[in-house]
Amino acid sequence: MTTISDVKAREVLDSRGNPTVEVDVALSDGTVGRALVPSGASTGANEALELRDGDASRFRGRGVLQPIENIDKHIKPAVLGMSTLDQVALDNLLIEIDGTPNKSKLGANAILGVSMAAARAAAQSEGKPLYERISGDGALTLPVPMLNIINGGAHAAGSTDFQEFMVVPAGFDTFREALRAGVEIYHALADALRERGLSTSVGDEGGFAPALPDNQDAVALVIEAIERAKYRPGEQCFIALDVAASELSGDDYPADKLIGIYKDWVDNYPVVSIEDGIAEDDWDNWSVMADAIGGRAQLVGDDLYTTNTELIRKGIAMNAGNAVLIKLNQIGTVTETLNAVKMTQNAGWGVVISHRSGETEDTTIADLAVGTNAGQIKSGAPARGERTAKYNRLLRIEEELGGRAQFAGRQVYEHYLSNI
Ligand SMILES: O=C(O)[C@@H](CO)OP(=O)(O)O
Ligand SMILES: [Mg+2]
Repeated sequence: MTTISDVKAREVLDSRGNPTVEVDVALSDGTVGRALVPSGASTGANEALELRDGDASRFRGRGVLQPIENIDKHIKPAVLGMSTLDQVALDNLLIEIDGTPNKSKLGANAILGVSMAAARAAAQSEGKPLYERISGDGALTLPVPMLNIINGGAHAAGSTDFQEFMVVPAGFDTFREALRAGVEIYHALADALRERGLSTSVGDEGGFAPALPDNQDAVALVIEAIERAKYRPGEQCFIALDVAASELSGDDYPADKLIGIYKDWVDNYPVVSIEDGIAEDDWDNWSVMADAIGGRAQLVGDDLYTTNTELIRKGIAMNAGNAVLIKLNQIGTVTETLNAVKMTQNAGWGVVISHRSGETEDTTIADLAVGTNAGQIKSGAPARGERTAKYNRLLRIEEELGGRAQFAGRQVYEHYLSNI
C-alpha cells in the first residue's frame, strides 16, 4: 500500500505579495504532490477561516507561520502512514482534527494545502493526470473560460464599483479557439482604452482598471472590444459580471435598483451570467432577482454559498439563483469541494470553478474544472502568470485528451439564450 511518508509545509508568496501556504506531501513510493493555497480579498462571511499570524512586524501581520506550525505539529503526525488513495478518509480526518465548523483551529489554509497536495500526490502515484483521478469514469470537458478583462471593486481602487466584467468566448468549437478570442479581445480593449486616454494598468486579476464614470461604460467597452477583435457579440462572445454586491454600499445600491440595472442589461446586452448580484445576507432578494431574470441569465452565488453544501441546499430550496461559484479555499478540503459541485449539478444548476484574487502558480482548479465536467472556469484576464498558469494547463489538457476532448461551449448558456 502506498502511504504518506512526509508532509512539509513552507511560507511562499502569492500574486499580491502576501505570504501563503505551500505543502509537499511525499508518498512511500517516492512521489511528491505539491499544492499552493490562494487567498481572496472580497471574502464571504461564511468562508472557512484563513489563518494569519497577526504579528505586525512580519509581512504587515499577514504571515502564515502559525498554519504551517499547525501542519507540522497536528496534521503531519496524524496523517503519516495513511493511504492517500482514500481522499475522503483523509479529508474527514483533517476536519476531525480541527474540530471547528469553520476550520478556525488549524486554519483552512493549513488544511486545504494538505488536502490538495495529497490529491496531487495520489494522482501522480497512480500515474494519472489529476483531472482523470477526479473524474473517475465521468465525462471530461474543457470549460468555457470567463476572462475578467475589466477589474473594479475591491480588486482595483479607482475603477468601477462593480468588481468584474468578463468576456465569455463560448461560441467556439475548442478551448484553444475560445481562449484565443479572449486574448484578442483583451488586446482590442487595451487599444480602445488608449484611444480614449484611459489607463491600461491592471488590477489584481490582470484586467484593466480604467477610471470609468459608470459601470455601464465597462459593459459597452467590452462589447466594443469584442467587435474590434472581429468577433460577434451575442453569438460567439458573451458578457459575465461579478458585481460582488456585498462589497457595495446598500445606500447607493439598494436591491431593487440593482435588479433594475440587471433587467436593463440582460435586455440590451449579451449578458449571460451575473455573480453576486445581491448581497450575501439578503436571501429574499436573491429569490426576487431569480424570479425576475433567472430564465434569461445565469445567476451565480459566490459570497452567498461559499462552496458550502448547507448553504447551497438552502439556496436550491429557496430558488436563490441558479448557479454556484466553487472555490476550494472557501470550504477547505477537496472532498467538501467535490460534494458542493455534485449537489449543484444534481439540482441542474450551473457550476463555475474559480480562482481567488490572490493566486499562485498552482493549477489544481484547471484539473478540477475538467474532472468535474463543470463547464465553466474563471481565472482572470489572459495576462499575469498566476492567471495564465490555469489557462495554459487547460491548453495542455486539451492537447493531451486529443479526440476525447470536448469543449463545453455555447451549450452551457443555451437555456438562457433560447429565452431571449
Ligand atoms: O469574488 C470573486 O469571485 C473572487 C475571484 O474573482 O474574488 P476574491 O478572491 O477577492 O473573493
Ligand atoms: Mg465573486
